[in-house]
Amino acid sequence: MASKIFIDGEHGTTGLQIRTRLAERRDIELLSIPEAERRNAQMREDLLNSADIAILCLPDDASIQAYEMTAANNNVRLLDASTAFRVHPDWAYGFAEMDKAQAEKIRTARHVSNPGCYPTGAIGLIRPLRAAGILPDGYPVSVNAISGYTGGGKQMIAQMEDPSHPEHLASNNFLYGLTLKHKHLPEMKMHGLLDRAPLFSPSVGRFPQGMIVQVPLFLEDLATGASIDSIHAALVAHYAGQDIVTVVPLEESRAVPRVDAEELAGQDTMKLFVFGTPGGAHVNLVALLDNLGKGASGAAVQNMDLMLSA
Ligand SMILES: NC(=O)C1=CN([C@@H]2O[C@H](COP(=O)(O)OP(=O)(O)OC[C@H]3O[C@@H](n4cnc5c(N)ncnc54)[C@H](OP(=O)(O)O)[C@@H]3O)[C@@H](O)[C@H]2O)C=CC1
Ligand SMILES: CC(=O)N[C@@H](CCC(=O)OP(=O)(O)O)C(=O)O
Repeated sequence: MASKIFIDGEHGTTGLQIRTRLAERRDIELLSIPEAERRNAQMREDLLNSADIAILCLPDDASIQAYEMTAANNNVRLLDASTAFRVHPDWAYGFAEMDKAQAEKIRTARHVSNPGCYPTGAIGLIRPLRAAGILPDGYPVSVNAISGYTGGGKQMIAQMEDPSHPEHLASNNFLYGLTLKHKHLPEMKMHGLLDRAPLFSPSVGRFPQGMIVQVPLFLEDLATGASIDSIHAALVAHYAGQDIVTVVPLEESRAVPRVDAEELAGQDTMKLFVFGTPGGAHVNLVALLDNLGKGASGAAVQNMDLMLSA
């Protein structure tokens, strides 16, 4: 029998992309709410409680409301794309490749939180080095990133694309999150296994989809003997045996003159690079992904499939 999936927020940016990915699937019955009724609480509650899995593509407050609407119903499982539950101890964090046990946790969980787009890159780079003992306690981690503007949802898409928008954004590339209190910091710290919150500086570029996340490191402040080779080897070992997160070979990275933020637009994979010069003092770890692919909707479909396999 086909599994019933309801995407609450199906008419938004992330929801639409999930719907597109599921459109041809025969193993799934998509429950749907008419666009004009998308904020009708009673209809949402009925649909949420009719689903096997409800995928929440909503702002945090509406996700919390959906959680409350389904709290008494053990038959529905939730997969939430918002920030609301990403560091909640009862929710499985939906980054299957972040450690060997994570896919099984996601598979059997009633509640799964889909990671943030920036944290997917940052945790993907940092966690393996913490687990391998290369990145020591107390290291001051910085994360610098650029996102495609769809990362800001319907509102930012309109601001970037519509010159008549009252809050039109005419800039081609801007920094934001300048208070250094971005909502992704708690999950980066927790799932990156960090003991200090990273210093996170995000930015947006005038392209719809794509993302670069950078974590620059000073080798002399890492564990004794850390080198570009040992860092690369730790990442390769961590991601062995799966094909969603790939670690680019060092010789290939050395031949790369530039990294294009849009390279993986439309794909659900992530590429990791270790840049630097053998014998040099620094390395720059770089994650390349689509903010709406592995950074959101692609990861959501991957997590949904894991949950359906239980
Ligand atoms: N865009 C991205 O790259 C990523 C987004 N996310 C997260 O996914 C979630 C959705 O983001 P995104 O798709 O970008 O946002 P959008 O603004 O594009 O879409 C959100 C949708 O939710 C609807 N909505 C808002 N409030 C309610 C409510 N109270 N009840 C029912 N529906 C409601 C909106 O309707 P209306 O049009 O009426 O406002 C809209 O259709 C957010 O939590 C976001 O942080 C996560 C990773 C990446
Ligand atoms: C460009 C842009 O505005 N991006 C969003 C994050 C998008 C995203 O990943 O949302 P989640 O928090 O649900 O993960 C921001 O910085 O708030």
